[in-house]
Amino acid sequence: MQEVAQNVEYSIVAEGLCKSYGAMKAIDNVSFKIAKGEILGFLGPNGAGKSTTMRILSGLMPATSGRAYVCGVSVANFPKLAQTHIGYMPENNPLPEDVRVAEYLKFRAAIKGLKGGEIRREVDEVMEVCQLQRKASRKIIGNLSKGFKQRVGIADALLGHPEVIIMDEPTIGLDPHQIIAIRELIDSLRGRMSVVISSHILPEIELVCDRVMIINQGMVVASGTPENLRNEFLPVDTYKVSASATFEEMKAALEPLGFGFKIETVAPKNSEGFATYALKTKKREPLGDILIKELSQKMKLRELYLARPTLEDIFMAATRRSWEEKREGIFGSKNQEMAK
Ligand SMILES: Nc1ncnc2c1ncn2[C@@H]1O[C@H](COP(=O)(O)OP(=O)(O)OP(=O)(O)O)[C@@H](O)[C@H]1O
Repeated sequence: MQEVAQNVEYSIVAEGLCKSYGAMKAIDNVSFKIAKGEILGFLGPNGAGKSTTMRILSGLMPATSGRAYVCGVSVANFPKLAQTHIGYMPENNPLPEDVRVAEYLKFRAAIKGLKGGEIRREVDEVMEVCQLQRKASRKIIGNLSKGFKQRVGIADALLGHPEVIIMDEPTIGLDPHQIIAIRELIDSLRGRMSVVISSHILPEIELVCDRVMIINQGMVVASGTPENLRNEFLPVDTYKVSASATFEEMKAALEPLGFGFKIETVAPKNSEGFATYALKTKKREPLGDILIKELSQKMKLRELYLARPTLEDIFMAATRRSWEEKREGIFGSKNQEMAK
């Protein structure tokens, strides 16, 4: 007799997932765990294997090998039961154009096995969470803006109170206002369920996610909080300074401080006599005050700040490193340990 639930302390456990489409390996030995209540950003360049992984977790497609568990339930062995724990919003979510929002959600609730009064209660609840009440609930889906259509997709995924919700590109094609609205909606789910979001809009991911996992060419290449990943992939602090100094003057002013600064010219002197430099150091301690004190004695300063690497910088560094490691034949051996 097979145990129904294993690894129950995690919302999702993926162990060595592989998927091939014919001869093409879309994902290769992907392993990771998602804690209960965690919001995970799932990043990767086009074709990296994000949708493939999400579809396997959602029970829509079998893995070629490996195991996936949702709330302890094996997706391969008990797909219907696993699906009751997960709400999935696919990329380019296809919605019927000629149905009203509330009617569509009632229909979806019935398909998910909800009954009678439960349907009404749950549909009202998800419409409230996604701000689709009143006028919006009576609108024909085909007449909604893209942002509101995305909300309908999220409301659908929330029906049935799943413990895990997976969203594939929830903000794709939205304008900045709509992106903020969807971010706030995702933020409002914090603590209620585990959330996996794939997105290309990296600042959004950084704002809303507890942890980030980066996949490249079908393999996990990085996993951690944005802060951990900054330390791992870009362990250098960069100060941007705009000053009335030539490169040589800047070099001479920094040398006695002994922090091993490497100087790069960002912009040469402008008509007002100010040049901009990037000062890079491996010293990871706050140096802003010392720099202001010392440099201002030798030159005029217009601006000086610590330029923190963005998630986009981390993403570029992580994917670049995996390409380099692949070229040298050492990539893949690290893949297993990466996302634990
Ligand atoms: N049904 C399929 N048949 C054959 N190849 C496929 C199929 N689905 C995906 N692929 C290929 O598998 C690889 C991974 O695709 P996947 O859609 O999982 O990537 P992704 O990271 O979601 O990309 P994107 O960000 O562009 O959506 C790609 O090379 C893709 O062309």
